[in-house]
Amino acid sequence: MSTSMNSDAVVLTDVRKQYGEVRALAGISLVVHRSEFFGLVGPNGAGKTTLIEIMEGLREADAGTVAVLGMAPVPRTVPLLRRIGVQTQSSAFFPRLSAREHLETVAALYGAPPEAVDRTLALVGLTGAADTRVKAISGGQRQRLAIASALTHDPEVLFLDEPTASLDPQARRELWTTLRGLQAAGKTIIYTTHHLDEADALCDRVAIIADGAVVALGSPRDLIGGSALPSKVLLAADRLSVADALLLDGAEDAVVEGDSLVISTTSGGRLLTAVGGAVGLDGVETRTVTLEDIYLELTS
Ligand SMILES: Nc1ncnc2c1ncn2[C@@H]1O[C@H](COP(=O)(O)OP(=O)(O)OP(=O)(O)O)[C@@H](O)[C@H]1O
Repeated sequence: MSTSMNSDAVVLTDVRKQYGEVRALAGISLVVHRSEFFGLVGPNGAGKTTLIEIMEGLREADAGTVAVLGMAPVPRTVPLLRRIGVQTQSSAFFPRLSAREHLETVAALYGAPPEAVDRTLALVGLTGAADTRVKAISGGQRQRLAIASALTHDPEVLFLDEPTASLDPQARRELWTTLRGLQAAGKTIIYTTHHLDEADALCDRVAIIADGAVVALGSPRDLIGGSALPSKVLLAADRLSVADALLLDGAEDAVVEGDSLVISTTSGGRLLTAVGGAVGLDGVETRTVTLEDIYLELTS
């Protein structure tokens, strides 16, 4: 057992979990490095929450080994609990208290010093709402308070299960800034999301989970770069017929979607040259492969 500063944040080896007949995790092995922003993505029921709860020590794996900061999360021990932060659900709030009073209570439960409260409010961008009652704060502020509740004891590893679920786009982007700030402060962040654009924007590495197994693992850039999926060239449908598009050098498929002709290719340069030669490039758009395309290919 090691608690050295250099140990990885999380090491999972062949982790399995079964709920009765349901096989939730079919043997997951992965390593999360220190200070890494690590995303778990996958369809509903893929096993993400089960996996994160096993790392948190809330559930026990049936088989395999789990090490968080070099320690086993089960049985739960104070030395490890002091070093990890687990996002609470907003139902765990004290609604009649102000955001600051709520955090003061949480900090006291953790034995964190009083000055941790203002530091944490600032870290998650809640200083301005500190005196607002919990029941009156916005959805975005509520999520930030949930994250703040996991942070008063200044943990090294932070577990967040869908922290941006049910937020509007503006609040979601604001929370991204908060999460980036936490990573800049040196935290290791392990989180789940259904937003692939978000995983792409925030994560150093992403594990795509399907049916309880890791089906892809890497940085968004590497996953996208290593994909053989086609990119797309779009132009107004009245400028070129599907039949003529299919004759272009590099064209692999062509369909009309709405008022656009969408041509698929794995040779974007050749196709663009051919489109330019046929109808000119004015108004032509390109859509490169996204993490969401890869996700859908692997999980559908
Ligand atoms: N306590 C439980 N008892 C029985 N089955 C469970 C339990 N928790 C989860 N499951 C089942 O285990 C599988 C994995 O569920 P889990 O919640 O880990 O997936 P998930 O990827 O987090 O899904 P979602 O994206 O919907 O949150 C599912 O089939 C789910 O129904």
